[in-house]
Amino acid sequence: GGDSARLLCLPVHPLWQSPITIPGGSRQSPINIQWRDSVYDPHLKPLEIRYDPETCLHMWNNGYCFLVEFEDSTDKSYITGGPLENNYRLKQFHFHWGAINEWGSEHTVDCKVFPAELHLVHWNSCKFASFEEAVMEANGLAVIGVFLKIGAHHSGLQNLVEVLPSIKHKDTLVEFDEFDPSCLLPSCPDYWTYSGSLTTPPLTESVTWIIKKKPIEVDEDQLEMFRMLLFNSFGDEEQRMVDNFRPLQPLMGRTVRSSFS
Ligand SMILES: CCCCNCc1ccc(S(N)(=O)=O)cc1
Ligand SMILES: [Zn+2]
Repeated sequence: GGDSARLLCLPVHPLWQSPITIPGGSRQSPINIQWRDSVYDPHLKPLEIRYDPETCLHMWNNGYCFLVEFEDSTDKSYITGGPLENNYRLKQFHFHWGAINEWGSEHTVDCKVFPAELHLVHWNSCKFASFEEAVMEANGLAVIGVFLKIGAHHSGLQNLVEVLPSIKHKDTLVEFDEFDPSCLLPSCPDYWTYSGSLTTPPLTESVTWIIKKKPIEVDEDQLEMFRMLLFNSFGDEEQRMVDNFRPLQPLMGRTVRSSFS
């Protein structure tokens, strides 16, 4: 954590000066998913994903990653089914990635690290009035995680990649519409699910994680475009936006369920 790094005189990225696990944190994310320890749950339903491209608002650089945000005043874009008891409305999606293709994802599978990971963030619109409220509550959020691997060019992702130069610096924003994030999901329905947390502050333990078994493929040039983004504001010293992932957190006795046997 931050303390050990400081002892070793290693730089601690500003984001990690907060405690690595929040006091009493028993369900922190990300985790390593040990395939053989996951438990097939035949009662898990298929995940239902309904996204309306018209709800897409804008893309912006928040100084930690880039995110695409959605209009979430009605239930136009939502998920339900799977491990979920209610409808969860799409709020935003973003990625985590590394400086090189050898690392970058937050979750790992049998300790395998992927070059990047997509997070589609949804909030429980049956129980809470807003995303900000749901962030603080157990069962408030559902995040779909999708691994990215280097391979074929991804034509849907290219629509995002083309716009990245216009949000190079922290706190820059660009209009972005008519994008259907379903194009970023693998066709295979299989997933793992477990109870966890946000992987950035406030690190609240409010997330039902749904991690897709199959990765999507993107090409080297597309991932390299993520790495041209900057953590810093315009005019400040250039710091490439890379390695924006949290270290693995202890499982603390949690069971990871699989939707497939
Ligand atoms: C109250 C404002 C919170 C903004 N940030 C939320 C947030 C943080 C991390 C993740 S993640 N990386 O666990 O999917 C999603 C959403
Ligand atoms: Zn994330």
